Amino acid sequence: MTDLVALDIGGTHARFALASVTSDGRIDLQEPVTLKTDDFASLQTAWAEFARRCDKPVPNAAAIAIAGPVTGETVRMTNNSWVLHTGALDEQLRLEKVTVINDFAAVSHAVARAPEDAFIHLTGPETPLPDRGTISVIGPGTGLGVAHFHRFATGYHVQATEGGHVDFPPIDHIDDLILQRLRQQHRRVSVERVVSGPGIVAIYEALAALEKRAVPEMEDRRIWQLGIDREDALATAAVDRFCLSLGGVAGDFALGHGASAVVIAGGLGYRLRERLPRSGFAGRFRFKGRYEQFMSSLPVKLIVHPQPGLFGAAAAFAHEHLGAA
Ligand SMILES: Nc1ncnc2c1ncn2[C@@H]1O[C@H](COP(=O)(O)OP(=O)(O)OP(=O)(O)O)[C@@H](O)[C@H]1O
Repeated sequence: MTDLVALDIGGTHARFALASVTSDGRIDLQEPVTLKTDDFASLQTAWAEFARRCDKPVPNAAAIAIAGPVTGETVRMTNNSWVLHTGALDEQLRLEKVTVINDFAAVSHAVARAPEDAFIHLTGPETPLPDRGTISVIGPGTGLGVAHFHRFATGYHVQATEGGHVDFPPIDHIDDLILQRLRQQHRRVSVERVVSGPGIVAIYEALAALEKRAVPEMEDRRIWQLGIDREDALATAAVDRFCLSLGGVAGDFALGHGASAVVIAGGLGYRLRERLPRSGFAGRFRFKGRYEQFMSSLPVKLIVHPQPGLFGAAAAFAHEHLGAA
């Protein structure tokens, strides 16, 4: 067994948790400590604060998930002043062993390792995730995370992607309107301009324009809250439309990845856990012309693990350092 610190560094928060992993892939994760990245000048000072809050010395091993490309180069976090040199985190934090991984690749490790009761069923056959073949993992949050992993007889392999940056694919006249409006701001409209937390603003404003309604400017979080709680008809319609687009995009990635199952993750996947099964998500997921029947054969699930980033980072550490399959 190895003790380590699991760490998930997002745009707004850094989450730390003590964890232990074994070579047969068992992961024990303790209650996380969440710090606002803005409150700390650097990762080192946030790490020192976490160490101060622990009631025992922190382990000298870490699994670090980062919302950004992990290339061994310097990453400047977009929403705070942290500068991470992903190839030198062991030196910066005085660690003997470290795994550094893209945060959405970590989520894919979590999907690969999570027990069956960490998933709820969304559409397709109500079977467990297949033990062979490719599984697509799609997670809307601040952006749109896309990855996939391939299961084979002796283990699995995770592949991170930049799928959030593929072109937005309009299907109907409302999508056309959303695209047309976004084109006035961006030369090229990527899918995460629509299928992500901030994307709800573009959807909401396009629906208002369709109805020729003047609406006050609203922040994404407010629209989400009004729409999820069904407190405002237009915000509710925007959330329903988001579910539809998420279904279409998840289906596209499943086709593109050659997947035999799909898992929805991300902060918004979790917030929409009750809404997605009762939305147009499944219809749009299947709506792929001659592949409609094929799409109906794919199980689609939502991961409801409370800390997939931390759990997945620890799993990636076990994979890299302990040879866990
Ligand atoms: N109650 C809420 N609080 C925060 N964000 C919300 C809420 N409801 C909806 N959202 C949307 O979810 C997005 C954040 O997604 P998520 O919670 O997955 O964050 P993240 O990408 O993991 O980043 P971080 O962990 O750094 O906060 C926001 O951009 C916002 O549009």
